[in-house]
Amino acid sequence: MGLRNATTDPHPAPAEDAPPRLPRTVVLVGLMGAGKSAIGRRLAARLNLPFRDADIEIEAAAGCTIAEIFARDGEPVFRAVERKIIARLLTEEPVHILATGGGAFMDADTRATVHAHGVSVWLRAELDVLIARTAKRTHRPLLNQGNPRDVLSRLMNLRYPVYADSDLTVVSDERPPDATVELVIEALERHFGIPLPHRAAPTAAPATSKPAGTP
Ligand SMILES: Nc1ncnc2c1ncn2[C@@H]1O[C@H](COP(=O)(O)OP(=O)(O)OP(=O)(O)O)[C@@H](O)[C@H]1O
Ligand SMILES: O=C(O)C1=C[C@@H](O)[C@@H](O)[C@H](O)C1
Ligand SMILES: [Mg+2]
Repeated sequence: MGLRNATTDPHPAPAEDAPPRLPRTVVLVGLMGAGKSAIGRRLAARLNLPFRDADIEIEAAAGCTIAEIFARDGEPVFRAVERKIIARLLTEEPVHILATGGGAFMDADTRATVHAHGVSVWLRAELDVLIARTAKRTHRPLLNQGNPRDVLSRLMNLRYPVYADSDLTVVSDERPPDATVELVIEALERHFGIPLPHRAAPTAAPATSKPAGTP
């Protein structure tokens, strides 16, 4: 019989044959509309890892929306909750993909936690891209406090020098989200010097050729 004795097998699989694994949680950083949530969700699916969105975790913990926290308790309370939640995710949860809120990385404590436990990826986007992407929804309290172009432009000046402290920077532009995900995977592989096992990118849906007038 071809049964092998584990103790005498001359060709045991060496531990280093195990596929390389992402060593740290990927922390996506960037302004509102940069694509932290959209790219993060897709990246997690490609790398077969859990996805967490700090904004969603905050809303779940508070039992209300971020807009309600800002209106009822003010931004400093929101920032304190955000700091706690991100620290918990980074220190207590296994390696995952984490989308942060746009202001999270501006907090010095959060930045230190991210540097200690994660690998930060700044999704860098131009002003016009951010404006186009954030125009459709009104759930972001900071963008309801004046002209969104002025607010985003002011936040860019304030935040981009700090976001630049991220481990990696990936441009988030007009290309389709899956193409940006590809750039993030390549940047992570270069950073860690390992190939990351990942699923194939979803292929575009085949064009349907229905006769005119068919619903
Ligand atoms: N190439 C792209 N990359 C990323 N997002 C895109 C792209 N094209 C369109 N989008 C869309 O832009 C919108 C804003 O993205 P998203 O909500 O992921 O931003 P965010 O960085 O998480 O913002 P916030 O800080 O407010 O949470 C989404 O509807 C997303 O689907
Ligand atoms: O840029 C910001 O400061 C914010 C971005 C969102 O993700 C939310 O975290 C909140 O609306 C604040
Ligand atoms: Mg988001």
